[in-house]
Amino acid sequence: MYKLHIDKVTFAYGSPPSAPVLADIDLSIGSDEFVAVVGRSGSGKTSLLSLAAGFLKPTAGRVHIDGRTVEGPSAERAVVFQDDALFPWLTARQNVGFALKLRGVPKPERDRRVNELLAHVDLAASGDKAIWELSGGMRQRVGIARALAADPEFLLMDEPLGALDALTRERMQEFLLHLWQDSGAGVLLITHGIEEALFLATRVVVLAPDPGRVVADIAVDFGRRFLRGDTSRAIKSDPAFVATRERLRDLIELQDFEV
Ligand SMILES: Nc1ncnc2c1ncn2[C@@H]1O[C@H](COP(=O)(O)OP(=O)(O)OP(=O)(O)O)[C@@H](O)[C@H]1O
Repeated sequence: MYKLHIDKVTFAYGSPPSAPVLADIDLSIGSDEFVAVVGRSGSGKTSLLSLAAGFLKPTAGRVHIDGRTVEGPSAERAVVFQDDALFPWLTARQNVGFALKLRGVPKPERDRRVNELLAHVDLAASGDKAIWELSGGMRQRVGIARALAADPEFLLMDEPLGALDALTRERMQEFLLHLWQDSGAGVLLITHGIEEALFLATRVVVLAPDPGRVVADIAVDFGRRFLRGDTSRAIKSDPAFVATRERLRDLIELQDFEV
């Protein structure tokens, strides 16, 4: 099991650095965990994910995986954004295989791996469709399959379901849980959806703003219950789920009075 550790990290944009947007963040994510980060707009969620991805460097502290310092982006940490920039002129299959092609993976092996990945995201029958022929949920699954092509240890996702309608979003949440279980990758998910965080994650982390800091780190098991066979409707109406959701909402809304 790998551990991605955001180790006492403070981060400020600019040079010279302006006021920190994240202060003394200590957060570790195991490769068997699904960690969701919630918090008000501007609390530093995307900055946190960018530090884990290696797009940004800490102003103080260190990001490391099992002691190895993260120096930049790497295939072991795949990133999925809300508006994943797929190549619109390529098919789903070509988008998923693009990075493998760049890496010089021979065509027969590439085809085998791409077919596997398309099946993994329930797109086996749509691989030859152009991106513009796919629905929003299907496109997002192409983006996720492309991220999985590198066999990452960690999947870092920033609002991956944010642009989807409510019903598709619910179906994609269930899909993400199966994907997490099957891929064996640790997940760091940034979301504005409190209910989504609670349903999917094994831990929900709440950030407070100015500067961004962790104010709660709550272990939950609703997603695991779904994977064991409970329906998402039953889970989301369970009094324990509703009570935790309200507690999280309070934690986020109470921050309004602090600033
Ligand atoms: N490239 C940048 N340069 C300077 N400041 C930035 C930059 N990106 C973000 N910030 C600032 O850093 C703070 C945290 O932003 P960040 O996007 O990480 O928050 P967030 O919680 O993801 O917000 P949202 O929920 O609105 O996406 C904000 O005050 C923002 O204005």
